[in-house]
Amino acid sequence: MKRIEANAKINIGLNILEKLPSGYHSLDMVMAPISLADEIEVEYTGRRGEGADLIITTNKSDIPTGEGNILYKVYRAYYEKTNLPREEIRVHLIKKIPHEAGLGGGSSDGGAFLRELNKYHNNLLSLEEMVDLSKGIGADIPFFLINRCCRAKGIGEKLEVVENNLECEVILVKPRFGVSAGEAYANFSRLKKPKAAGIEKILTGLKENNISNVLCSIENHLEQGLILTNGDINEFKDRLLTVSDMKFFMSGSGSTYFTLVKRNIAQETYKTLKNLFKDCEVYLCNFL
Ligand SMILES: C[C@](O)(CO)[C@H](O)COP(=O)(O)OP(=O)(O)OC[C@H]1O[C@@H](n2ccc(N)nc2=O)[C@H](O)[C@@H]1O
Ligand SMILES: Nc1ncnc2c1ncn2[C@@H]1O[C@H](COP(=O)(O)OP(=O)(O)OP(=O)(O)O)[C@@H](O)[C@H]1O
Repeated sequence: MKRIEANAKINIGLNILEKLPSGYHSLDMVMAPISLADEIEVEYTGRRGEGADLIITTNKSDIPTGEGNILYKVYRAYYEKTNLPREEIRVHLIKKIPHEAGLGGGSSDGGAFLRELNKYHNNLLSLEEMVDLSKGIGADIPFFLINRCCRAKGIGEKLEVVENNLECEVILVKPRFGVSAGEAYANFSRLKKPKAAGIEKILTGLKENNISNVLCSIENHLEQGLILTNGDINEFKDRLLTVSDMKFFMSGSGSTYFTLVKRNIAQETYKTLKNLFKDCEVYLCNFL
């Protein structure tokens, strides 16, 4: 049995460019891998071919363990693409990344498992082939195949690795409710004057470790759309503004908000926020 990690991500600025004929949206955003991670225990039983399948168990009862799990979708797509006889594999998924949280939890599991499967089969598929195979399963999966700080375009599959020299930690505050990516995107069309993130300024700030330039350039079109109709997000954002003078930003399609803190005050800030948000999941993470 081998154990692989599937880390989360945050979006540092997210602009939606347009709605595509496919119904998806083209994006310009920055994504960064962070240390919060799921664990996936993988065991190849040795059985292959007819009757071999993927057997999933997990520690969370509200995560599907059949064909609805992103791991299963990746497994099926991999063997269809390669025409290899299916290996029987048992996976135990230890979830630590909250779902419907804007942290890429399911997609990260899919990306980590796809990398593992391909490695087991002597890297039969190229990175481009894995991106192509996975982007339709989860638009964030291609990012996790690279798993470095990136500027992401397209629907999330056009990735350019960028430098992240920020000397700070990331504190996540995840409220009890979740948000589905589909709902967040559906709201975008209601936005009359979306406020764009300064992506170039964010990239320069990351490269030069200029935290204030990063913080003052972050916007998220998905959050702006949700604020128009999602009472939970509205309430939570107000709460963040009133109980703390820190700047919080929604990651991806939400519901998690994050703030960036200098390393020397990270622990005490984490303790303060855990106290202020007892009804939320609060995580202290570092950039990977
Ligand atoms: C919000 C982000 O997490 C930013 O990193 C991603 O864009 C969303 O990634 P994801 O949750 O893996 O998204 P998927 O599960 O592939 O898609 C869920 C739904 O989000 C919408 N969707 C997703 C990605 C995209 N570029 N445009 C979209 O419109 C589609 O309605 C899609 O049916
Ligand atoms: N391995 C998995 N981990 C988490 N959720 C999964 C998984 N497989 C399928 N799901 C289902 O997919 C839904 C979306 O999962 P999740 O939100 O973690 O994925 P994501 O789209 O990559 O992340 P997010 O949209 O939160 O950034 C979950 O609500 C769950 O029902």
